[in-house]
Amino acid sequence: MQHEQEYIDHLYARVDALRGQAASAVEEAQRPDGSTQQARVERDVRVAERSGLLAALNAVDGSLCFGRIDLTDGASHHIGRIGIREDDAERTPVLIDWRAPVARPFYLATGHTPMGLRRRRHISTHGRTVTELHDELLDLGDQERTGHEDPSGDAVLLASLNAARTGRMNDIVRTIQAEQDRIIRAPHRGVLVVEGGPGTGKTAVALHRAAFLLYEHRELLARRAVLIVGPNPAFLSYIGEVLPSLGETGVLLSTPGELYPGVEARGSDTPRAAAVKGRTEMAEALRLAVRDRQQVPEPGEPVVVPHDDGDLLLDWHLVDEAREAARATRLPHNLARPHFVFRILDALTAQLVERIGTDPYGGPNLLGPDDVAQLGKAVAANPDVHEAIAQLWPELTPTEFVADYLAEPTHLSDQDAAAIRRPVTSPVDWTPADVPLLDEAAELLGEDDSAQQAAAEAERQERIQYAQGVLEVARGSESFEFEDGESEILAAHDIIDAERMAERHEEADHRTAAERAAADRSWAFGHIIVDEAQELSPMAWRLLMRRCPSRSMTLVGDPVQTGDEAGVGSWEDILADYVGDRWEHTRLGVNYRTPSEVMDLAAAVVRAERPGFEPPSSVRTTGERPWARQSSDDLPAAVAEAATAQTPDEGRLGVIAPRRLHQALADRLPGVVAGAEPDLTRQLVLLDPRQAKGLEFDRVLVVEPAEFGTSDLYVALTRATQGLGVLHRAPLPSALAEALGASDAERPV
Ligand SMILES: Nc1ncnc2c1ncn2[C@@H]1O[C@H](COP(=O)(O)OP(=O)(O)OP(=O)(O)O)[C@@H](O)[C@H]1O
Repeated sequence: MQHEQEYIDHLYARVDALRGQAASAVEEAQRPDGSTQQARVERDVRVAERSGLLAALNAVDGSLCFGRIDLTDGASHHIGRIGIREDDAERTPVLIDWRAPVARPFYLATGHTPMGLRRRRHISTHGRTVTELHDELLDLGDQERTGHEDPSGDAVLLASLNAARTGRMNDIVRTIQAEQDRIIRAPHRGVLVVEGGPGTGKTAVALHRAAFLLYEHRELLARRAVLIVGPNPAFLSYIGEVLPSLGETGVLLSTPGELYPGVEARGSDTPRAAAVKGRTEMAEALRLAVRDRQQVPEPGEPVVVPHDDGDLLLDWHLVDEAREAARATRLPHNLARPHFVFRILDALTAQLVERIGTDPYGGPNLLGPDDVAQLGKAVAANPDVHEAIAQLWPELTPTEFVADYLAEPTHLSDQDAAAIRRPVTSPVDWTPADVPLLDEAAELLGEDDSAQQAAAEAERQERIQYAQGVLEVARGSESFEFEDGESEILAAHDIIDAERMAERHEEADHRTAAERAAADRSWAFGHIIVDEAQELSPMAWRLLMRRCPSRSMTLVGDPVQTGDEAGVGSWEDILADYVGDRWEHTRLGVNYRTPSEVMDLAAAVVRAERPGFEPPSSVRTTGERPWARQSSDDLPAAVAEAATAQTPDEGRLGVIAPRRLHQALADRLPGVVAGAEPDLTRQLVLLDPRQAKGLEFDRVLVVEPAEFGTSDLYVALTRATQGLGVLHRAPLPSALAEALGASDAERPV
C-alpha cells in the first residue's frame, strides 16, 4: 500500500506541474501580440489544445490512477484516466491511458488467457489517498502473495454496483467487463448496433466508446465533434458527467427534440399524431406540399399585374413554362426560385416592350437595347410584380411552411391528416415529432443564405476600408519617422496589404466544435451515438443520417423496451435504406443493475406476451423479494407512506406512476413538483415510465401498473438497483400478480 501511495503521490506531483504549465501557456497565448495571421491561427490551436489538456487534468483530479498490471516479463504499468509521461529525455510513460493498447489486458486478461499478465491490481483511492488494493493472480503458478488477494476478482465491481446512487451516472472505467471492452474498442468504422436488456451497460458502453473514439481519432473527431442523442433532458443530465470525468468535452448532448437549431420543441403530440408524423410517407407528403406552393393560374384566368402602361398578364402558359424551367434545375424550392423569377421578369418585360415599342407602321420594334434594359429594371423593381410572383412561387421558411402544413395537412389519408391537424401559433407549440418535419422542410426548401453572405461580404469590405485608413496613417507617419532616408526599414504597408490587415482584425471564432455544431443545422458530425435508439421514428432517422454523412454511428437500444408508437421495429428496418447490410450487431447479456429477484419478476411480465423471452442474467442477488400492496381507497396516501419508509438514508427512491396521478402524488410527496422536469439529484423523484427510461434508483415504487403497456411496465420494473415495491388500487396485470405470488387481495409479500 505504501509503495502505491508513493507512486500515486509522484503522479499527482507530475499532474500539478503539468497543470501549472498548461495554465500559464494558455494565459500567455491569449495575450495579444500583434503577430501574423498564421501565428494567430497557430496560437488559437495551441490555446484550444492546452485548454483541453487543462480541462482533462482538472477532470481526473481525485481518481487519476485506478489499476496496475504486472507482466510475466517483469514490466509493470499503472493504468489511469489519462496518460502521463515523465519529464525526462525519454519521456517515459508513468501512467497509461485506459484507452491505449498497452492497457487492454487490464480489462481482458483471465486465468485462462492471461495475455502476458501475472497480476492485475485494482487501486481504490479517496481523493489522493490509496484506500484499498485488490489483486487477481492470473499466473496460477506464481507463488508470490501480496496480502491483497481478491480470489473472485469482482470485489471492486460489486462494491460499485452496490453503492448508493447519486442521481448522476458514473463512469465505469475501473471495471469495464470483457464483453463491454470488445464493443468499446470495436474497430468497426460504420454503424455499430449495441443491443442488450436493461442494465447491461449499453449507455455506459456507448459513452466509453465515444471516449475511446475521441482518443483513437482525436484529429478528426475533435474538429467534427461527437453528437450523443438521448431520450429526454433528465436522461442527458443523468449521463452528462461521464465524459467530462474521462477528460472529454468535445461532445454535444441533445434530445431528438433539440436537433433543429432555433426551435425548442416543448409541445406534445398524441401517440397517434407522433406515429403519423414519424412515418417515412411524411417525407413524400411534404415534398408534394412544397410543389403545391409552386402555382400556375387556371387556363383563361391569368394573374393581372397593374401597370401604368396597361395591365400585364401572367397566364397559364407563361407561368407553367417558367415553373418547369425552375423545377428542371432540381434545386430546392427557395434556390430554384430565382430561376422562376428571372423567367417571369423576362416575360413581363417582353410584354411591355411589345406594347410600348411596337411600330404602328409594322417596322421593327422602336426600342433599343438600352431602353429594353431600362424597362427590365423597372419591372424588376415594381412591387406589384413582386407581389404577383410571391403568390406563384413564394419564398418559404421551414417553420412557416410546416406550420401552414400542419394547419391543413395534405397528401395523407383523411384519418392521418385529422390526427396531425393542429395550429402552430407560437414557437412553444412545436413538438419533438415536428423537428424531423422541420428538418425535412429545410432540405426541401433549401436555405437561401445569399443575404447572409452579402452581409458578411459588406462587413469584410468595411474592414478593408478601415485597414486602408490605418495604412494611410502609417504612410503619413513614415515620412515623418523615416526622414533620414532609412529606406531599408520595412514599413507596415510593405509587408501587409489592406485585405490581409482586415483579416487580422477579424474576430476568431473561439467556440468549440460542439458549440458550433449545436447552432448549425447542416453540421456533419464525426460520430453520432444514439441511446434508446429503438424509440426513434423513421423521420427522425432521416434527420440523424443527414447529420452524419460518414455513417460513423453507435446505436444503442433494446427493442423490448420500445414504448413509442413511432419507434421502428427492427434494426434492419432502420438501417437498410442508409447502409444496406453493412452494419455490425453486438449484444450485451449481463445485467449489472437489477438484482435477480427483480429481474425475474420483470421477465415474467414480458414472457406473458413473448413466451420465449430470455432476460439478461443478473450479476447480483440481494435476497430481497419485490412486494406489492393494494390500497382500497387513498392510493396517494399509501404511496406517501411507503415512500417515507423506503427512502434510503443514502441514495435515491424513484416513484414511477402514470401521469394522471402525478398531481395527486406530488401533493403528498415532500419536495416533488408535478409536471416539472425531474431533478434526479433529489432523494425522492417522481416520474412516468417514459421519463424513467435509461435511469436508475436504489429503490423503486411502481404505482398502478395496470395502466402501463407491457414495455413501459418492463422499463418501470427494471430501474431498481436494490429493492422494488408495487402499489395499486386496480387489480395487477395477471402476469405481474402471478409472478409476485399474490392473489388479487395482496398483502406485502
Ligand atoms: N462494467 C461495469 N462496472 C460498473 N458498473 C457498471 C458496469 N457496467 C454497467 N454498470 C452499471 O450498471 C448500470 C446500468 O448501466 P446502463 O445504464 O449503461 O445500462 P443500460 O443497458 O443502458 O440500461 P437501460 O436499457 O435500462 O437503459 C449503471 O449504473 C452502470 O454504471
